[in-house]
Amino acid sequence: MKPFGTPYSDHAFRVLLLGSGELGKEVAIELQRYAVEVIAVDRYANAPAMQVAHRSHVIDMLDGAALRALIEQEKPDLVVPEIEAIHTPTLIELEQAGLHVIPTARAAWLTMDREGIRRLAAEELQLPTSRYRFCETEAEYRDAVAAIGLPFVIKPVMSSSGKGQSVVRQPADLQPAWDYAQSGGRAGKGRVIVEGFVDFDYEITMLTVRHRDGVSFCAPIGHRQEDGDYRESWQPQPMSEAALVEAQRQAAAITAALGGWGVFGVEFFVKGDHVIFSEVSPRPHDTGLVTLISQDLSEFALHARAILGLPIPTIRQLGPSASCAVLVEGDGEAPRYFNVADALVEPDTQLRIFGKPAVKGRRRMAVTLARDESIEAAKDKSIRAAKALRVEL
Ligand SMILES: Nc1ncnc2c1ncn2[C@@H]1O[C@H](COP(=O)(O)OP(=O)(O)OP(=O)(O)O)[C@@H](O)[C@H]1O
Ligand SMILES: NCC(=O)N[C@@H]1O[C@H](COP(=O)([O-])[O-])[C@@H](O)[C@H]1O
Ligand SMILES: [Mg+2]
Repeated sequence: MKPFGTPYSDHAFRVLLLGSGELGKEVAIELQRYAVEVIAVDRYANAPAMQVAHRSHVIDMLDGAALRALIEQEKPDLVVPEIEAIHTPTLIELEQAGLHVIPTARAAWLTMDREGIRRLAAEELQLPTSRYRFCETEAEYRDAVAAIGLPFVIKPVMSSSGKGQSVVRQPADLQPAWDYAQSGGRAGKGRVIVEGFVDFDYEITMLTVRHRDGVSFCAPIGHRQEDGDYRESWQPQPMSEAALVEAQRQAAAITAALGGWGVFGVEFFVKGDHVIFSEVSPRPHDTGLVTLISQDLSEFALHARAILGLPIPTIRQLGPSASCAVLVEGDGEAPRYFNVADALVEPDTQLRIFGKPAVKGRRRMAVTLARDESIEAAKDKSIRAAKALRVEL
């Protein structure tokens, strides 16, 4: 690895962040601590990570030519994808010419599309998953529904945070779910996955770090999702020893198949001792925001260390902790945040306001964090903090 340098100089160590949301903002801050020059990129101006980066660019990251031109102009030492919706075939071509993509260009390519990662997990690695079918047309969708049965979940192959996703429980929901999947994805109309609905006791994210000295796991993170988007997460999620060992086995297998260094968020459904693989992000995970208060090294600090080739001798969990997403609904720009003091009156409470410039529909704008004697107490405290906050559009 080349030595660290000085930002804005010829020998700066340069990282290009593809995606500049709340997760990228925390990664950028961690990289800044090593004087890494951070170049933040997204589809809109003033995105959260851009506000803490050395410079930024607004491009359509799904446009291969625009992406290539930017990478050739900036000549980064590392390219760090922060979202799925990137023209990953361009990253694969550039990687062959010597570009270093985190964790690898192939991992970014396989996980940008639910089909790539699902086929790798279920068909190559034989990990247990929900039943699934991919379809392109409405006729194929009807066939898939007949094969999978009710209830099922439909998702655009390229989407995240539940965008375009529906749970279908009755025949009347079939058509609206298809229409929403066609309009709600991050890359427009097209292919969807139909997944059998998994009946689970709880679901977790297993943060898995691949770094120069091996593989480390964080304590399991439990979470509650609504409309496919996370509302609260907590750590550690109590699990049976058998389920924990099995989740770690599957997380090690899928992340080894993807390769490279960095944090991965491996999502599982758990029923009894039974562990079912759901999906994986080859980067920090939204439910892992809780690690900003629950660990000595957050998932963002861990990502920075791993991708820079630095050691991770230990990860300390600091006790029962929780995070609560602050969602804002409406239509407007430059929101204002009231009652921040009220959100922070209780001990062991923290807040991150992301600084997103606008809301159209529903958007995650902040997160509250809390630590307490028990998971329940931490959860309640983070929810109280989120409720205290008032956001005006
Ligand atoms: N097959 C399924 N059975 C039951 N619940 C499901 C299924 N698929 C998804 N869900 C629920 O919806 C949530 C979001 O699904 P998923 O993680 O696939 O969406 P996503 O858009 O990729 O979300 P993110 O990007 O936030 O991880 C899951 O965490 C789970 O609560
Ligand atoms: N589940 C994935 C996830 O949470 N991704 C995070 O949300 C941002 C997009 O937010 P936006 O839709 O508000 O622009 C992404 O940039 C990333 O930080
Ligand atoms: Mg998910």
